[in-house]
Amino acid sequence: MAGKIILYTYFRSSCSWRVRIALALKGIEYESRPVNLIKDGGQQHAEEYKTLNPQEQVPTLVWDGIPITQSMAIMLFIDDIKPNPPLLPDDPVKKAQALALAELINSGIQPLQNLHVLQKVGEDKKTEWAHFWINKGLTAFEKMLKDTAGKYCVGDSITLADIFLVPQVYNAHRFNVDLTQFPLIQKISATLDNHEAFKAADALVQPDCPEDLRKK
Ligand SMILES: N[C@@H](CCC(=O)N[C@@H](CS)C(=O)NCC(=O)O)C(=O)O
Repeated sequence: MAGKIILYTYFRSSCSWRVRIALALKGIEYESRPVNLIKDGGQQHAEEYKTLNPQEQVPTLVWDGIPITQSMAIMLFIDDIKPNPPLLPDDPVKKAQALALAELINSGIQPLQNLHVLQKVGEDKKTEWAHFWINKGLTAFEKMLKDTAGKYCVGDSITLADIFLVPQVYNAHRFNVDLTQFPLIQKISATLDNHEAFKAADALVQPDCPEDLRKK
């Protein structure tokens, strides 16, 4: 696996967080370049960054000068260039289940509570809005876990489903979603929180995490 890797990331961005987990699980070294989504009206809108990511979002991974956007595409790329440990099961049914759970978050929750969507919804309504969509999405996720879960979301190996889950649980806390309704999500995310790769990728230990939020 040749190639220098640069990751454009923001500590609290769930999509960047996913990629950080995948890189940590694979033991891949990378250079982290913070893009502050709030400061200066949002550094994701800077002209220079837009050439890397026309959607003006993080993450972007640059591999040997080639920019790759979309966290799902980035993680599948990482899985291709360093197949071990795999991010998806070999078994076709389990693989489909892991992707279905990941997509539930990727297309069914996160885009609805993304920063620019909340800005459009407005300051007074944004918490109620985000709470509604996260609660609805995680209710479905919990139901699906009843058929798929073992130690992790799908059986006993870490998959993309787990990688998508942990940052989404952080956002659930931010928007006051009551996680006691979701015992499987709570149990699995507590297990994942103790995993070294997940600890290293945590928002609150990133170099760009402000001091007052930093995990001590
Ligand atoms: N589908 C994209 C979504 C990326 C995305 O929504 N990124 C968020 C942070 S998690 C962002 O950059 N938001 C900036 C904004 O809304 O202005 C992916 O998975 O990479």
